[in-house]
Amino acid sequence: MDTAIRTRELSKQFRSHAALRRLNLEVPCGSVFGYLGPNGAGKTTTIRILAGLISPTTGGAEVLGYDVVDRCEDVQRRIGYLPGEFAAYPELSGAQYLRYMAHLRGGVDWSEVERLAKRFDLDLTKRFKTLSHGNKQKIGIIQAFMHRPELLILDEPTTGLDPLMQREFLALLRETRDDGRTVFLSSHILSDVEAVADTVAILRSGELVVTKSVDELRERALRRLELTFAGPAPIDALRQADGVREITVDGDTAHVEVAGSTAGLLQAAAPHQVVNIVSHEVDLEAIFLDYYTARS
Ligand SMILES: Nc1ncnc2c1ncn2[C@@H]1O[C@H](COP(=O)(O)OP(=O)(O)OP(=O)(O)O)[C@@H](O)[C@H]1O
Repeated sequence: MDTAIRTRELSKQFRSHAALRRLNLEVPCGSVFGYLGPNGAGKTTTIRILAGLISPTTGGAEVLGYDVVDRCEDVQRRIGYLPGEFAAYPELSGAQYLRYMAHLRGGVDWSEVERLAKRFDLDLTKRFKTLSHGNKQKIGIIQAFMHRPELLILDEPTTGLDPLMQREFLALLRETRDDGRTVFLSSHILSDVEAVADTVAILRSGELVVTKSVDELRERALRRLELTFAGPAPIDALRQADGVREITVDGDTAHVEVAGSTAGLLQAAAPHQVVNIVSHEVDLEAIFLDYYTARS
């Protein structure tokens, strides 16, 4: 199987409100797929349909080759799912709750639970209701990962995790992908998605605005360079170079914004005795935000 998730013209209507409109998504196996979008865009609605918890109004979806409506039990057996607002039985300890979930799954290698708890520095003997927000989220993460599912569907998984735990969690996602398994995650934290996703899809008002590989987005992103010359900066030569969008000159230093490759700019600068070049990080976050707010 090459495709872990496929939706076809998937739509969901809540009374008069169209939460999802004719969504066509394809998530390749063995990848991390980041699902982004502003509040109310329809991310959780998509995820709840994929997890077989609510039905589409029209269109359909397949998860691991199973129709999410007709074969929702097969889907639920084979995925790991973390809901956006994870909650467990308040009186149970972490271990009791996870044993109960493991039992429902028909048995789980308990050493995997212990390994994850140790990795996330979680005390499994404490009752759920006494745990902090972040530690409750860790129980949710463990129940999603403990049976080593081939597909993980995670709704805002880093909510409440401190920076160290976030880093650990992103490492777990990379390992999962390197293991040939698939991760579909929604997030508001653009830097997390940038750090871990192979592909991103951006949803706005229930519609897909863009689906692209992170590498492709990075290639198209604007780069900012400062070039310092031995004499006055050759503004005319630089302005004509391929990809140059904006240029300002401050004495012998040119501040240049380039879309895509910087090869044209460097070629234009080379004959003019460049004494220093400073290149700033590609600003992927700005691109994400553009897609969030663009009108069409
Ligand atoms: N059960 C429901 N009944 C009515 N409207 C709903 C229901 N669930 C979601 N909606 C509406 O559908 C739209 C999409 O909601 P959804 O929760 O999928 O967005 P989201 O992208 O996950 O948002 P957030 O980033 O805020 O979590 C919203 O306008 C929401 O109010």
